[in-house]
Amino acid sequence: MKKQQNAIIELADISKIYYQKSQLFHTGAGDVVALKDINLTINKGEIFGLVGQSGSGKTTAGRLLVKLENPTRGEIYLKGAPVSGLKGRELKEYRKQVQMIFQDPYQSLNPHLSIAETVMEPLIVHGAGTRESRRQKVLDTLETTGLVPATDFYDRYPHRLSGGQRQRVAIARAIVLEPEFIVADEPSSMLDATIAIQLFQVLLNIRERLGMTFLFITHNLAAAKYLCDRIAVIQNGVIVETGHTRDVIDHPSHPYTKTLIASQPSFDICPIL
Ligand SMILES: Nc1ncnc2c1ncn2[C@@H]1O[C@H](COP(=O)(O)OP(=O)(O)OP(=O)(O)O)[C@@H](O)[C@H]1O
Repeated sequence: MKKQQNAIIELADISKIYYQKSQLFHTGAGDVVALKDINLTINKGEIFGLVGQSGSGKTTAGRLLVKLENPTRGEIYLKGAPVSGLKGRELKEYRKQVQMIFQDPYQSLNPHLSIAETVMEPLIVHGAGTRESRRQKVLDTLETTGLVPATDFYDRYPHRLSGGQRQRVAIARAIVLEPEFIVADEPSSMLDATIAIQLFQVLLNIRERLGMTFLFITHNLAAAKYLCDRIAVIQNGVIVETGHTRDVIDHPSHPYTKTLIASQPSFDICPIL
């Protein structure tokens, strides 16, 4: 496969099968093909949307990208380098470069860690900075995510924050190491529309200021329309359509994309619901 110059992440012929392990003799019954022959290239500075209904394989793609799981077939490349065989220090470096923001900010934050501890933890794990510089880095990162004044949030615990504020903390934790690439898995699905738009502004601001690249996973085409430069539409683990967001939404070519658009009745009335 020819590597594209501007590519940060490439998925080449990626398949993921969840095998049904409980059978004595493996018959294939019950196996789930979560992703089938996925090919995607995400370029530097892009916000790329992966859009599909529940169970279509979106989260599986995200989990493969951050190496929470391995593909059954195919290869993932970070800036042209294959990631399947990474171990030890190289794997640690990959984990520094590729971060994930999860759907549920109530579950993704450890309730026993303060906001400062939550955001500082990746810096400590990766041995970045000194004690004093880490404190300043955490404060700066909280500010970048709009948690201002940052000193007001520094020593608080997650239970004293709203859902939107928690998700900002999760974003701060994901960006504090200045990764190349972030997987944002339905980060706004637990938030109401106004808060979701504020969160999208934070992501756009991070892209603008820090040049980071995002995979934005969503079932919501309107959210993708607001945020994404390009999207891929996924159905039952297969990508059925890819293109610039406006082109795909205004001129969908695949019946599934048309169904997705039709199934969101408020699509034209409210840009985000
Ligand atoms: N650990 C697992 N073991 C077996 N099957 C799994 C596992 N994880 C996911 N699946 C299956 O793989 C398919 C894709 O799931 P995935 O979570 O990636 O979809 P999704 O598009 O993210 O859905 P949602 O929007 O509901 O999170 C589904 O059929 C799901 O049941």
